[in-house]
Amino acid sequence: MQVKKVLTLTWGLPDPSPLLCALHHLGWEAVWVSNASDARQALAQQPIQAGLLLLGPHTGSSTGHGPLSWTHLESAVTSIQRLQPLEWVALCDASALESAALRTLLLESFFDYQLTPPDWAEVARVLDYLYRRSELRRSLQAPSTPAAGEATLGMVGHSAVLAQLRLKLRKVAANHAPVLISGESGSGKELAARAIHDSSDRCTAPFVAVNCAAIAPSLIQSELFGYEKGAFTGATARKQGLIEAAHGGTLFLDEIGDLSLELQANLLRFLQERSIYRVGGLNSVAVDARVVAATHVQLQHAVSQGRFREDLFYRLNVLPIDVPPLRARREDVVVLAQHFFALCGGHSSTRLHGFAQNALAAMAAYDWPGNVRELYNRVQRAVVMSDSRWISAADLGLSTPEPLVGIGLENARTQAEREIIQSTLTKAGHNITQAARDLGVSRMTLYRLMDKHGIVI
Ligand SMILES: Nc1ncnc2c1ncn2[C@@H]1O[C@H](COP(=O)(O)OP(=O)(O)OP(=O)(O)O)[C@@H](O)[C@H]1O
Repeated sequence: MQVKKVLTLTWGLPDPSPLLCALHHLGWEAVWVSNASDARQALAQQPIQAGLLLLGPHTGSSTGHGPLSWTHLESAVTSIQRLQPLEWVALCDASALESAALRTLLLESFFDYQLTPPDWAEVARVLDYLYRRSELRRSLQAPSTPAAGEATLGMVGHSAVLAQLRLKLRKVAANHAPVLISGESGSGKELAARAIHDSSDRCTAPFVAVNCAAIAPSLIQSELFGYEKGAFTGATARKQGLIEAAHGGTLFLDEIGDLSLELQANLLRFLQERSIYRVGGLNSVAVDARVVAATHVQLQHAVSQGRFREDLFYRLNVLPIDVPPLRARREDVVVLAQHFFALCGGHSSTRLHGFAQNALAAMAAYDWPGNVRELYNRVQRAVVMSDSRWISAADLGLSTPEPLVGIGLENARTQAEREIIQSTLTKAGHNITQAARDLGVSRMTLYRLMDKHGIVI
């Protein structure tokens, strides 16, 4: 029988050995790690079926690690979960639950939590349940090994263009210089930035993403740099900014071209001096954060128009990365669509079987101006809205490419038949009698045809 292994992440727990021993008695081998890079190694070396977070006493109390520690913990858990889709349970004391940040993390990223001192019979029951689910997942899915997860950097696709991109990201991750990622909206710039962070030696520290275009101009200075108590009306206490929150980790500045010239000067100062001044502050604060910036516009153009500082551009553009648009890697479209189909619950749905031939043809022919995000949104909507077992081009909101060549006459006939039945049913408000009349067939024939094409209403 396979040894049951649980990845055991400890946080603020000086001596986990009694708990690891107890797990051993329950029949679980605890693979103990204390950060994401250890977890990465552990997952690469052996099959592991569940995740367990052991939180030390006082982690959430005022004597504990404080809000920054929760950001680090969240970042570590997210990094590990991106390596392998394990299901997790946490063990913590009741006081830790006073933290809203921890409650949110448990709700979003954990299957369950247990309070300490633990009821070991209950812990065993939950872990065994996670084990069974892990085995089910293993039997259903194409093996997704941590090594494979690392190999793809979380970026789905088989194209040579994407392989080149992964290669560049890995090289860049090994360095500490600023990175400038360019690419169209929705092409995967933030994903690339996360891949750099997750593959770097900063992976256990926070990855802080800031969309410079989404924060009101009046707030962005204090959001980025923080402020001192009394800096302005309403500043009742010192507040740490997002740059400081990324200390030790990576600061991702999306839509960098939208920063005002004044903020560009402040950012340049930070890049040169590795320290910041909080708003209203007189003392500089040293911050070690790697800056990865992204833009969907040609920054050089903005430089030539005087909208972006040339010196800042060169500071950021030390390691340039270009994320290609989806239409430049069409081989990835169907693989990505299948990935999003699974992500949106398509496989666990008893109703849906996959994509119809016309959907595959339409996706291959479409130009994807909104790139991967558009593909994700279209698949997500189709999984919810499709009336039949096979997602059609119409379900994706795409038109079927004309003419239908290369699929054979028989397939073309079948496809046309399925489409006309689907659209007639939709037009008739799924009234079988009305649809049969519109199609000029009996109700029995319509039922038979619906069965043949797997159309359910
Ligand atoms: N290769 C990929 N594999 C899996 N998912 C991807 C891939 N590329 C992009 N995505 C997904 O597509 C969506 C858009 O990607 P992302 O946010 O990284 O794009 P972006 O270029 O930063 O967009 P914007 O310019 O609008 O900020 C995200 O949900 C992301 O996870």
